[in-house]
Amino acid sequence: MTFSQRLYKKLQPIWRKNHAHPFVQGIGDGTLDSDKFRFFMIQDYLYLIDYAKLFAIGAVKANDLNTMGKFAELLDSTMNEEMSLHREYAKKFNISLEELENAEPAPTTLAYTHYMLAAGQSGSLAELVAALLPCMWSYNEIGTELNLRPGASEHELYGEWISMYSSSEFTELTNWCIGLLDELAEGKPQSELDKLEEIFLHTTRFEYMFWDMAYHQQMWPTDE
Ligand SMILES: Cc1ncc(CO)c(N)n1
Repeated sequence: MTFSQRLYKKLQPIWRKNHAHPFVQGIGDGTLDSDKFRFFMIQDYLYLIDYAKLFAIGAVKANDLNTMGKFAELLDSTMNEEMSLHREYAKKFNISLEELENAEPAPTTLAYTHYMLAAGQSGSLAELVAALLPCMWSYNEIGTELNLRPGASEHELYGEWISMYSSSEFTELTNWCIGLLDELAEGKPQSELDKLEEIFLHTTRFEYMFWDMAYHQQMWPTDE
């Protein structure tokens, strides 16, 4: 079994909770409250600004031109394809681009992005990939699973979201990242593999927290 498969298998209980979350299920059956989705899109846009930076850091840390080029492609596709989905949704919700970009991050968004950026900036390339992989992988899996539901990808509001994350392009980029993690993990000492596993676990948990944050539209608990 590959390193990534081992992590994936071990963390299945959390991954299944992500799929079962009422937010995800609500996208799938089309019943999600559009206010919750609106909140999610704004927070996810802020998330993606920092997530894209991880790909830029990946390009800096890459050891060969092929890997560097792939990170450039990931940066481009995040900023110009995935984030343009969010910009289209913002239009539907009457949110201006300025409002979108300058929105206030929720505590979970802030914690998640800062954790990933810290792991990506201070760690090895393998650590960076371990931090960003659960995000791509779980969205691709969720999109693909929801796309199997008859009519889900034609839903007036949520259809495009499902089509984006189940697309062959997103799947191909995800698979490339999975392969890269396995390549980088090869021959690493157990202590380094444990570190990779820990990072992968943390961002997997953050994925759940992000769904939950959006479902409850959770900002700071102090209201000021
Ligand atoms: C929180 C989160 N995780 C993963 C993705 C997929 O890129 C996303 N857009 N947002």
